[in-house]
Amino acid sequence: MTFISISLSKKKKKMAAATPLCGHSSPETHLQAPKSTSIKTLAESPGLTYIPPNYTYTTNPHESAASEPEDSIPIIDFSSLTSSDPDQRSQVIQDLGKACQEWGFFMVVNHGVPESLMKEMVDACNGFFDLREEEKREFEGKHVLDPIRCGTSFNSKADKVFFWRDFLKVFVHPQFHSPNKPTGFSELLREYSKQTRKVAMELLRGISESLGLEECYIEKAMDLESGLQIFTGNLYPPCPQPELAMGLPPHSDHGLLTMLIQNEIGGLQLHHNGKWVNVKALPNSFLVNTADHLEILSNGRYKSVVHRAVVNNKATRISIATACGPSLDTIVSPAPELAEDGEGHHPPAYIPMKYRDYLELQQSNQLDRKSCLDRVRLQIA
Ligand SMILES: O=C(O)CCC(=O)C(=O)O
Ligand SMILES: [Fe+2]
Repeated sequence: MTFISISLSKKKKKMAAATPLCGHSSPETHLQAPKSTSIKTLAESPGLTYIPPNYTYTTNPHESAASEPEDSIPIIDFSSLTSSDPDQRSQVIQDLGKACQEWGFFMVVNHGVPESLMKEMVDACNGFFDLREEEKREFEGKHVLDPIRCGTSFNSKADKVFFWRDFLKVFVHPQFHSPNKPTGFSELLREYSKQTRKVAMELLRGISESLGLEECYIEKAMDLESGLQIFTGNLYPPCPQPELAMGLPPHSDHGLLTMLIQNEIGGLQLHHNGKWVNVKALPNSFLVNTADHLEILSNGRYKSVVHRAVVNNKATRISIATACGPSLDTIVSPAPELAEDGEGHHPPAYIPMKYRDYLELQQSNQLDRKSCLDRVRLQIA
């Protein structure tokens, strides 16, 4: 794991061993958290009732609390996308386009990925986070482009405030990687990744068409045969002061599409029409969001949605995000077909950048708001 350093003097370390973290202690006592730990270990400290000060996340005081969405979040029936009935298919392509344009987010139902596989994958992730710290340390990874990397917060080397989250990130395509523990994890991950990829590729074909491009446009332009697919398991243990901590701060994702599943515990919020809205997942659905490279490719027609993960004080939340992106060597720029309309009204609004460089930039910095996309967005009057 990437460990949080809360440095302690020798004397304080002795005290820490003897004094459980408890509600009667001053916030200062929280510096007695173990020297290096995952959030899971910290959250399981007996009697923990405060969060250590370096986990205190300040939200914008002008921002109102998250609410339920006024309109229902779009639902995409995947079976219509693969239907042989052309009317059904063209209707769902229209729905997809509308969902991407108005929300940057939709729930996919009837996708054909067995519910049992989704559940087993979530359980297997739990099993991974349950490994001993020394076992997880084997998979710590050093560089953001290492194919297997687990850690805590987002980028604990750069984060000024730590997030209440542990993670496991694995590159599963074009080459398949996997931690070799716990037993059975690798086999499940292979199957889960294969099946989610099939869904993602079909969605991207539909999205391509919804942009008025040929069905395989995105596939070809983004070299998806060698496209990077990253599996991220997120663990958010119960937090004694959930209103002060953050699981993952507002951000947009780097790839083209992200497909998310979770255990029965909610926590995902989207920024929609200037407000935070809670996402209530339909059972057995994939929560899909458009990501930065779809915004770039579509020349801003489809916005990469800003989202965050909040924590709670009752139950552990696990989410699994599957990010499907271009191949690492693809230089992404707006599709020329979408970058002009003959009268020059839609000039390219993003600077071309190699996906590898973009990914490195996003992952090596602090995660906050849309800073990474802002680096390639041109200010067009
Ligand atoms: O846990 C969640 O709901 C969100 C996870 C996420 O945004 C991510 O992994 O990029
Ligand atoms: Fe995300």
